[in-house]
Amino acid sequence: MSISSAEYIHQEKLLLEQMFNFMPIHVFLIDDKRNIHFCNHYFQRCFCKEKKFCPKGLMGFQAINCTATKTILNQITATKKGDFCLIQGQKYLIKVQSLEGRIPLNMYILQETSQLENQLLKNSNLSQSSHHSSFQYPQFKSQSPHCSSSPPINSSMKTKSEKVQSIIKLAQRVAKSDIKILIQGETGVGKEVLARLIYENSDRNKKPFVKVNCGAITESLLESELFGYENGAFTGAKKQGKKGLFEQANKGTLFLDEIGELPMQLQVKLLRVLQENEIVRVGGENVIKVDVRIIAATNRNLKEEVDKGRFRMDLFYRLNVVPIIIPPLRDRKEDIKYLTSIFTKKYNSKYEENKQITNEAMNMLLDYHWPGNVRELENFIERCIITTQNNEIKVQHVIKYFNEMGQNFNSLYEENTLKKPLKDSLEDLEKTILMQAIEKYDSLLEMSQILKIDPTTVSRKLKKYGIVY
Ligand SMILES: Nc1ncnc2c1ncn2[C@@H]1O[C@H](COP(=O)(O)OP(=O)(O)OP(=O)(O)O)[C@@H](O)[C@H]1O
Repeated sequence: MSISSAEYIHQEKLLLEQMFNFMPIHVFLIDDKRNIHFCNHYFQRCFCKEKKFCPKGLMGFQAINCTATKTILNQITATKKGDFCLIQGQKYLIKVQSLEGRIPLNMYILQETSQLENQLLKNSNLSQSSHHSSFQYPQFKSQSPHCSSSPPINSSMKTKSEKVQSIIKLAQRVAKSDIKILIQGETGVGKEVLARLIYENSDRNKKPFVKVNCGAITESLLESELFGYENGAFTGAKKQGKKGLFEQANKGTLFLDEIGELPMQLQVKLLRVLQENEIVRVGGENVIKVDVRIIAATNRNLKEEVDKGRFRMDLFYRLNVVPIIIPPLRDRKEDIKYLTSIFTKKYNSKYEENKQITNEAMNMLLDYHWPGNVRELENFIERCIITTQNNEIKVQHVIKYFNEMGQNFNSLYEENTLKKPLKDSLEDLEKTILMQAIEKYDSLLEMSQILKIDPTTVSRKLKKYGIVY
């Protein structure tokens, strides 16, 4: 008995539906107006609050081209409410034949999301989230309202920045699971502070937190540090052998700092540990089981390192299940102000002083680009508290510091000079010269004599540029 082509399509459709419904991954199809045309059972169970958003069947479509484009999704996006969701999987652009003709649909297949979500749902009351910039999931439905209720710990990471507050929320939320986290950001932004915050909020917080800087020691030393060695593995090795950091961190957390510096050979070894949860000591044969939560950090762009062939892609994806990027201090001006006040209090109390920063000096700090980020700001404040002679941290002190740091003010402006009116650039230059002169000369009179301008003009210009002498 022959079957009609319509029936054939119908059967094919049913088969596909069953297949998708059987799989423990999220599959859904949306058009460019964000209408959902199909979602499998797994997706419905996890995300659909209202049935009307979730058509069950493939609705008479016949896929005619399933391979057009494939995009790998691997990102965390914040919702407006500060919630987070991880997108990890693939997006396919497919063309389907419907009664109205061919229409393009995006098919999402998200595997890792479910892993993250399940772990998150176990531990937090994540109830709502959104995803990719171009796509909004239906409402998240929490399957596990029995959340752990211990209040999140945030003893160390101070911030007024909404971005960083969202990062902290995310960190607290993922802390309870063993999901791997890769923290990226410039030096001194607080990657280690965040790693410790995750550890403190985790169930492993009674066990060790072990940190290793993968860029600080030679490859062979790092290998034996990480994996340990057996009796007599190399000249100079301890007789009785030595436990490596993986073993020392057993049941706890291992923080792999500067992971971007990890030599290729060790990348292979690390990948194996992450896959098998076991290590073999250098010079040894016994396989040792380890139970370690990994948090990695880097101030390089690790994806770029992957693209350049310097970092293994498989390891990158293993480590980067939850990517977190901490923004540099210059991009969170509110933190420059807030952290300045925190560090001022801290060091006033430490050195029994009572010093304050003037508004003009504060404005200069807000304009500075802080290459060393929070670490640099903290060091700067500590030094000012110790070295300034009266109770005010003034413009001169800031300028002195900038000059010592080799901060040529011109370089602050260079980048923008060609993008703005000449008059503005000349004013910038004039301001720069006046700032340097303030630092160099002891009085307004001396400045005016050297610069060959009237003292009242010097004073007026200083006021104009917000540099109060
Ligand atoms: N939000 C913050 N609140 C308070 N202190 C902070 C904050 N961020 C960073 N710090 C302080 O700044 C210093 C640098 O922080 P941390 O070591 O975490 O930076 P990092 O990004 O890991 O740097 P690196 O890449 O150089 O290792 C530390 O002394 C830390 O206490």
